Amino acid sequence: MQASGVELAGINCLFGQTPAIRDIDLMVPKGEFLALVGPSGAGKTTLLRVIAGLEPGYTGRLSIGTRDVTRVPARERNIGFVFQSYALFGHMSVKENVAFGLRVRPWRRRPARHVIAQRVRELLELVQVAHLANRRPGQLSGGQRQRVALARALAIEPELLLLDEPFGALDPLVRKDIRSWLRGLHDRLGLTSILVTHDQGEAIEVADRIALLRDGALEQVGTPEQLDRHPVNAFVHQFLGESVRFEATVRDGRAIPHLLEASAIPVALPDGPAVISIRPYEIGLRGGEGAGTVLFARRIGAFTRYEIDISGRVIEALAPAIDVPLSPGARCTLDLSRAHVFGVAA
Ligand SMILES: Nc1ncnc2c1ncn2[C@@H]1O[C@H](COP(=O)(O)OP(=O)(O)OP(=O)(O)O)[C@@H](O)[C@H]1O
Repeated sequence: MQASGVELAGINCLFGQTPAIRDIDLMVPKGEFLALVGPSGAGKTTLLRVIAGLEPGYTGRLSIGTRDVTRVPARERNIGFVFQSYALFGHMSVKENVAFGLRVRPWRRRPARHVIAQRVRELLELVQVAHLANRRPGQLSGGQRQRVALARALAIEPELLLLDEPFGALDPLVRKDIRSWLRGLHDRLGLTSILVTHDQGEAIEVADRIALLRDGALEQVGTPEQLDRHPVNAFVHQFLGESVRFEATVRDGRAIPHLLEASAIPVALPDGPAVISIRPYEIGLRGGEGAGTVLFARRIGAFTRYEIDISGRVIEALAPAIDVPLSPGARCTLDLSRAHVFGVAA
């Protein structure tokens, strides 16, 4: 495969008067596996369609490898796609489906029949469905259908692979299997891939970098670790995993949580309103006196899951299991020193 990187510069896309994509600058280097995540309606599918050439009304500049493809029509961009809703052709066999992209090429670029047949055989081997070559899509499981869709996308030897929720319809176990297999295939073939997913866990597990979209704009792009450790705002932190949020005020370099008896957190932020965001497993619990009351405690493996009532609010904490856990009714204080604190522009 001849993988290429992709570069988006100043991409905007309007639907009527409404911007669906706003000022996107993004560089996906050759060989990278990028996950595009964000809430429903954030613009993930639209951005993928812009890259694919299926959304003609965009502005900005788009390059694949060294080629400026801004004005190049979809079928000449040499991109492979797998969409959840991009159904296989039901009246064709598996092998005819995979051959399709090559058969419809203009005759000068169309490989000979025996070359197509050979490539289809190799691809079906690669995606491990060679034994199903003569079946119709209706006779396959969901996972098998997605493998065939992937073989069909790869048949044209794409420079870039775009995947829009390809595993959405699969049950969680099959989904986990097929995504790690896909990641292996990406590495073996040296592809450049962009995957749209609703599932942050999937993005964290499979991608080299994550691009988080919100309201059509990029909030942050980075490795899963960068986004987890250095989120630029509370939205990024909260999107990437379970979190508990507290309103706070910063005064003299200390964030003081509202309505909560927890010690202040040293911060390098100007005075003003702030948000504290913390993962349940980062909340420290100290038994004894305090404003918190344990409502519920259950040991799950190496952790104990607590529900704590504090100032009338119930929060969840996940603490390493100790021999004598805090029991329901026990008083406690919270230690939020491992939290992220973000300033809120007044
Ligand atoms: N053809 C269209 N005409 C008008 N508005 C559209 C069209 N397609 C999408 N939109 C709007 O553009 C915005 C982005 O939609 P898009 O489908 O890209 O979001 P998404 O992040 O993929 O969402 P989801 O996760 O729900 O699939 C949404 O507000 C949507 O309503």
